[in-house]
Amino acid sequence: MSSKEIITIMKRLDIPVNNHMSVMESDAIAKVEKFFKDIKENAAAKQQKKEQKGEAIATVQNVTNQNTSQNQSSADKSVSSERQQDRKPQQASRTQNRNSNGEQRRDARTQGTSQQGRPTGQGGQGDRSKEFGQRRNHPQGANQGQGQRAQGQGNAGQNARRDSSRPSVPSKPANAALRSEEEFNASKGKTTKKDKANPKRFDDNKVSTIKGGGRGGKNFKGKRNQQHRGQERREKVDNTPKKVIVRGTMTVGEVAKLFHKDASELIKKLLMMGVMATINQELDLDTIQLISAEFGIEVELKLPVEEDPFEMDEVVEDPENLMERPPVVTIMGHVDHGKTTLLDAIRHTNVTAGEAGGITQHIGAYQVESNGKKITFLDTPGHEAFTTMRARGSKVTDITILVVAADDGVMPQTVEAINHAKAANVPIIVAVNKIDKPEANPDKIRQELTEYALIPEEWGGETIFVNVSAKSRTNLDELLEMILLVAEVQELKANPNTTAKGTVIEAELDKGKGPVARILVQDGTLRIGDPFVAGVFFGRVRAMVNDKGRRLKEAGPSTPVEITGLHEVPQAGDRLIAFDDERKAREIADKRTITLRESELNSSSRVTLDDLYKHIQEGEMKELFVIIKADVQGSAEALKGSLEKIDIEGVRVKIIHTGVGAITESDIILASASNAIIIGFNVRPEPAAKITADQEKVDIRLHRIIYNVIEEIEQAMKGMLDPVYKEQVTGQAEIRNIFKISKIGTVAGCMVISGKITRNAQLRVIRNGIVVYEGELDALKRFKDDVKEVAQGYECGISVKNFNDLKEGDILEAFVMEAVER
Ligand SMILES: Nc1nc2c(ncn2[C@@H]2O[C@H](COP(=O)(O)OP(=O)(O)OP(=O)(O)O)[C@@H](O)[C@H]2O)c(=O)[nH]1
Repeated sequence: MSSKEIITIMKRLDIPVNNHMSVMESDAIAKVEKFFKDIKENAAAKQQKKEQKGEAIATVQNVTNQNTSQNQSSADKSVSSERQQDRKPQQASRTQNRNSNGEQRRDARTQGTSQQGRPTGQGGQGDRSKEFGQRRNHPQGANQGQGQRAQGQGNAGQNARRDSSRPSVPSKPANAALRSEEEFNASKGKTTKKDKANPKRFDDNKVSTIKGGGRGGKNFKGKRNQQHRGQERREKVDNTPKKVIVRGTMTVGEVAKLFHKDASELIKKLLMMGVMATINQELDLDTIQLISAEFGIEVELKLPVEEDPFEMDEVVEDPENLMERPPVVTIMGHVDHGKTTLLDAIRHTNVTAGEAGGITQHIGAYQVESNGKKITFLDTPGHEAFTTMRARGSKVTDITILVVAADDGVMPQTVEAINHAKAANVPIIVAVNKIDKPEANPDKIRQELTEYALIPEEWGGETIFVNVSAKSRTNLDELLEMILLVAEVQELKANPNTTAKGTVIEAELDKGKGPVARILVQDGTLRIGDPFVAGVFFGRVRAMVNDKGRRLKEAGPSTPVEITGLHEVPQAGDRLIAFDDERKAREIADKRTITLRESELNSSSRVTLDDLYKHIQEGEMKELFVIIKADVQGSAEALKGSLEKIDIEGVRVKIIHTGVGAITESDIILASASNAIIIGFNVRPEPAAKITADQEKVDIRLHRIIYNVIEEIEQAMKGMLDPVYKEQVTGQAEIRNIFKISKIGTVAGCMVISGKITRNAQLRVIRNGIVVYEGELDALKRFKDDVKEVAQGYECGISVKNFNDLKEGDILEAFVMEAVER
């Protein structure tokens, strides 16, 4: 029964009750049970009267015998304990499940609930007469239904009275009233035959009683409707489809139709899954898949792939539609050579006409004007943004300015920047900075850069060099002119009269505005209200602000803008595409989410030495890109020379970058963007680089002997790479103190900073990212005791076998060699 009905009864009996959560004391329970009992006795008395009048139908007797035992047990046990109720719904449904005839089950349920509703006395007159009609036909079933309700204490008396005229049955365990059909039939083999003679009626009643036991079940509420619909339901077949095709997001109503279900049924299921939905609410593909699983329906996703602009090759625009667009420029260079100062200087001296006085807004990029033409500068100094974007497959930069300080010279990061630009095929303009300094020597810079194939035009080469001073703002105009010149040569064009395409430069969750994306429109025009997909997320342009803080209604090619209207934060480097049709944008976002998830599941296609041979075999590779980091320039050069000589069946090694020092995050990003592997020669990756390498799945190979590097690469190219053992770093400890102990040697007082150091590990000594020694651990102590291992966060004493040149700040890295399966 519903709690509401119980409450109504309680109120009628003047039992104080507040709501369905109120506790019922035992005397209240007794009162309610008595109430039921009285009603049932009345009903039974009336029925008996009618029976005596000879209204009973002949078949009654057959069924009566069968059900007697069950009734008896209900009578015995239904009064036993309130607590038994807890088990009943479960048992009842189990029993119900065993009924193989679904039609009968539904039918029976209808009857069961109708009978169950009776004691409240709320049923209409028509219902009552119907019930009595049923009872006349199947009196036992009706009683049984009542008996199974725990409150049906009245049954005891009722049934006992009736049973007195029938053969007595031994009492059954407490839940006997809920025994399954099989059990029941087994114990009454004889009656099963009779049952067959009149199977439907018997089943109807029996299951109805079982269902009655499962009161409080889902269908209880609709009992009155079911009562009326009982007859129709008998004919209804289960037409739930086995499989459906889903072509995009749908509303609850649409899904219900597709599933041949009532929307209310779907809403109920969704609620149980924790999704509050109305009939018109749109369900995303994930939810549709989940809910279909609930109904046991298979879903085939058929999303219109052919129209996904993310997947399509760049459309070759009709040249007539193309118009010149501003170049997009990034600035790169070594630390302190003046990148930021140069960006600021350009920004403040060349504000776009008509925008002077605007409030500078950080939107990741800005536009300046020179000779009436616009230039877009990406704000981020250094190459992070540039490479991150490339790693994500977007090309943003048209031209890169390489800043080199005239008082310094070509430095490691200068070289790195050159290699990044070359790998991305972006033209370089060299800005020789700080020429205001007396010690500036711009020619020396030109000279040094010739080694990296950047030969000044004035020396017969192709690279434009401009001497500038960011500080005194000298020659900035000339630099801008040169940018425009290179842009002209590149013929940078776009079609402003199409839906926008762009790239996310930065994105973040703003406390006030929600997700904001700073984007560069690269093609077409983005307008307020445009639906779009950025990365895998759907959005609709709510507001657009430019780098001067001005609100825009539209943004054309090469315009950087900050937009709001996303629901989630995309990633820098994600592509953005606007659509005419919101529904399509949503579909594509959904589809991209699924594809992304799938591609995350299938590991990345990044080249590693382990699968190099496979790539070569599949004809995918003609060159193996390699980045070399070594302890000294000499080794890097030697390695480069040797590796470049390798040529196995037409596949060659191409060194895209060499450098000295630890493997940095920037190396990993370059490797990831260019699908390269990294060789560390006597150097280790920095901790952050290690994490990024794991994320980006960049293969790092660490070696100490040149010959081994060459052999490993050759073997990998031949598909014969067979490293049986792979090194597994177990932990790192930092040396905090050094103790020189006579006879023993140097003992390092260490703190384990990651993992653990074990007694049997091999050790390498790392100083400033460079491996200075590799050998065995000699002793591992905590205070005075030898220990097997020391975990992160603990201090310990370590000595290294045959090596005493330990210094404070050195890192001791413990590793073990583990066999790897290939
Ligand atoms: N004399 C002189 N100093 C300059 C010039 N350009 C930059 N500087 C100075 O050089 C120092 C470094 O300049 P930044 O612009 O911060 O250099 P950066 O390349 O952006 O440095 P990071 O952000 O650390 O990579 C600052 O003290 C600047 O004032 C210049 O043209 N002339």
